[in-house]
Amino acid sequence: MEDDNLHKKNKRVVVKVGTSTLTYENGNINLSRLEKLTREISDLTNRGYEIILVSSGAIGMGKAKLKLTEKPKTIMEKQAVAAVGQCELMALYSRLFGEYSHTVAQVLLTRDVIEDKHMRNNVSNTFKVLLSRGIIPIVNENDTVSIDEIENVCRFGDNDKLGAIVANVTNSDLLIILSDIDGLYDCDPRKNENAKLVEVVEEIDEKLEQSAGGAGSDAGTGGMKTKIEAAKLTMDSGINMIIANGSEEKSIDRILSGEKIGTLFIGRSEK
Ligand SMILES: Nc1ncnc2c1ncn2[C@@H]1O[C@H](COP(=O)(O)OP(=O)(O)O)[C@@H](O)[C@H]1O
Ligand SMILES: N[C@@H](CCC(=O)OP(=O)(O)O)C(=O)O
Repeated sequence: MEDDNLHKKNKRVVVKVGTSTLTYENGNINLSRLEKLTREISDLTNRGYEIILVSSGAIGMGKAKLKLTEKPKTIMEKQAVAAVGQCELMALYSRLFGEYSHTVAQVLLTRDVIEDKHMRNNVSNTFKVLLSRGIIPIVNENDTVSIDEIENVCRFGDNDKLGAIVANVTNSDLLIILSDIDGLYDCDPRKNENAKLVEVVEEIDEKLEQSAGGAGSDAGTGGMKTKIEAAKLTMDSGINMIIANGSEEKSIDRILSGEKIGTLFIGRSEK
């Protein structure tokens, strides 16, 4: 059952923010949302929370920088555009967090970090030092080197699962996925106007998996499907996960204050 005191245990929190939250529908960067997000995370850090930001947006930023009218289609093009956009993304984060006197660090990961003991250890140590120094780690997938993943089973770009992996490696208490929608619905609300918000998920069954569709916009990658994959990982690791709307005011703050918004996936108790 949902625990009313759940929020009180949350100290180390991973926040994943998707491209659809960081950009306008026309592909341009949503500066006011980025400003609000960085201010909110800065303030939570000042209050003693340890926040790790998993941010998508490299391709989106690269697309804007290179003035492309369409999202790149081939893997090679996506990688090159992401390489351009990642610099832009970090420059912007560094400037915005800098306004509140916070230092950021860029952490680029591939998903195999949890499979190799040494890599996992290195990653975990880096996060430990960054967090102990009050630095805000900003994580994205290393889109240039993750070719194996692209060619094998994993699709290119799925930061939802990466968010869950980061939560696992850093032994975080909570993963918050900010999206362009209020949470998980019992069917895709873009296709069915009677769709109902699911408030709490304790078990992921076949019916729930089938209700999760793909991305809702050109900007997004993966849609609810990859968020459910992420939830499976966090639940198995005993970590709670919440999907909430990134366009709502102060979503993270409200969640950490105990307000019930979005969809909560409860981590199994045997951590
Ligand atoms: N069952 C569902 N509940 C909610 N959203 C769904 C569902 N199935 C598919 N979606 C789609 O998933 C989208 C969010 O994922 P995505 O487009 O990848 O955004 P992000 O960039 O935030 O990861 C929603 O806009 C919605 O259209
Ligand atoms: N590494 C890619 C991530 C792509 C991705 O997962 O996008 P999203 O569905 O917006 O979280 C990028 O930064 O563009």
